[in-house]
Amino acid sequence: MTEPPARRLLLVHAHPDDESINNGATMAAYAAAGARVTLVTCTLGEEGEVIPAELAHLAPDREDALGAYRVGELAAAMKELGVTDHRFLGGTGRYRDSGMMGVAQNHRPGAFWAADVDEAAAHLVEVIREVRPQVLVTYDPDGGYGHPDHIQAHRVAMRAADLAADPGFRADLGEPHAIAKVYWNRVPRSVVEEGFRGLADALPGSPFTAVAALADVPGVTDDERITAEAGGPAFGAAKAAAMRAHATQIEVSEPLFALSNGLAQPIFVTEYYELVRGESGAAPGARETDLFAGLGTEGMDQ
Ligand SMILES: CC(=O)N[C@H]1[C@@H](O[C@@H]2[C@H](O)[C@H](O)[C@@H](O)[C@H](O)[C@H]2O)O[C@H](CO)[C@@H](O)[C@@H]1O
Ligand SMILES: [Zn+2]
Repeated sequence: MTEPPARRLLLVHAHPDDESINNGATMAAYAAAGARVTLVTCTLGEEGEVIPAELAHLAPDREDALGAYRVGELAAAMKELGVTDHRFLGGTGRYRDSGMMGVAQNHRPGAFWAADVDEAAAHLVEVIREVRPQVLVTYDPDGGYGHPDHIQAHRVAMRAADLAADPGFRADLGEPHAIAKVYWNRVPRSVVEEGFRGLADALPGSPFTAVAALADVPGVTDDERITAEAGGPAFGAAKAAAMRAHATQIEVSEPLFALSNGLAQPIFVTEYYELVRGESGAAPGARETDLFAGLGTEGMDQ
C-alpha cells in the first residue's frame, strides 16, 4: 500500500464556492507541493441566487436544480486547484443550504442550520479519522459574515475536531486522531482597506459598476490576530480560475470579483489565518508562512 502524503490539510466549508473564495490559493499551493488536500463542503448551495440569465431556471423557486449544478461547478473548481479529494458532509445532499440568516428556509427540514451539531460532527469525525490531517481550516465563530451555514460549519468542524480525538467516542468511526493545528479564515483589516483603496480605480475596466462594503468581506479582523499567511501570487491564476468555475455565484474580472449582488471586491491571492489550536511554528510575534510549520517529522507521521 502506498504511504499517504506526509502533509494532510482538511478544509471545512458551507457551500460550493466558499473554498475558492477563502482558500483557493492555499489549496492550490499545497496540492502543487504534494500535500493531501481534503475539502468537506456541508451543503450543495441549493438556495443560492443565479448570476447567468440562461441558468435562472435552476433557481430554488423554479426547477430547484441549483444544488446538483453546483456539484459540477465544485468539481470544475477543484480541477483548477489540483485538489482531488472533495466530499459533501454526510454524503451528497445530506444537508441543505439554509439560505441567508432569518429566511424561512433556515427551518426547512434538512436545512444545515437546523441540523444536530453532534450528528453532523460524527460524519466529519469519520473523515478526520480516515484522512488524519495535521491541519484543519474553517471559519471563525461568526462564519466570516454571519451566514447560518457558515456559523454551523464552524460549530461542526470545531466539535468534530474534539470528538475525533476522544478515544471514548464512536470507535466504529476509526482510530482517534488529534489534529495538531486549527486555523480560522481571516483577512487583516489593513489588507482589506488597501484592497478597497485601489478598487474604485479598477472599476472602469471591469463589468462592475458598484463596490462592496468592507463589511461584506468575510473574516475581517485586526492585523494583530493574523498568525499565518499562505497561497500567494504564484497561485492567483488558479484561484481566479476556480472562482470563475462557480459561475452561478461569482463573476470574475481580475483583480476583482463580485457575488450575485454585483458588488465588486478585490481577489486576495495571499490568504490569511488565525491559529486557534496548536503551536505556531514561527518565531514569537512573526507570522507563519506554512500552515504545517513547527510540526516536524513527528507531525508528518501522525
Ligand atoms: C459566498 C457565500 O457564502 N455565498 C452564499 C450566499 O450567497 C449570497 C446570497 O445569495 C445573497 O442573497 C446574495 O445577495 C449574495 O450576493 C450571495 O453571495 O448565500 C446563498 C444562500 O444560502 C448560498 O447558496 C451561497 O453559496
Ligand atoms: Zn458560503
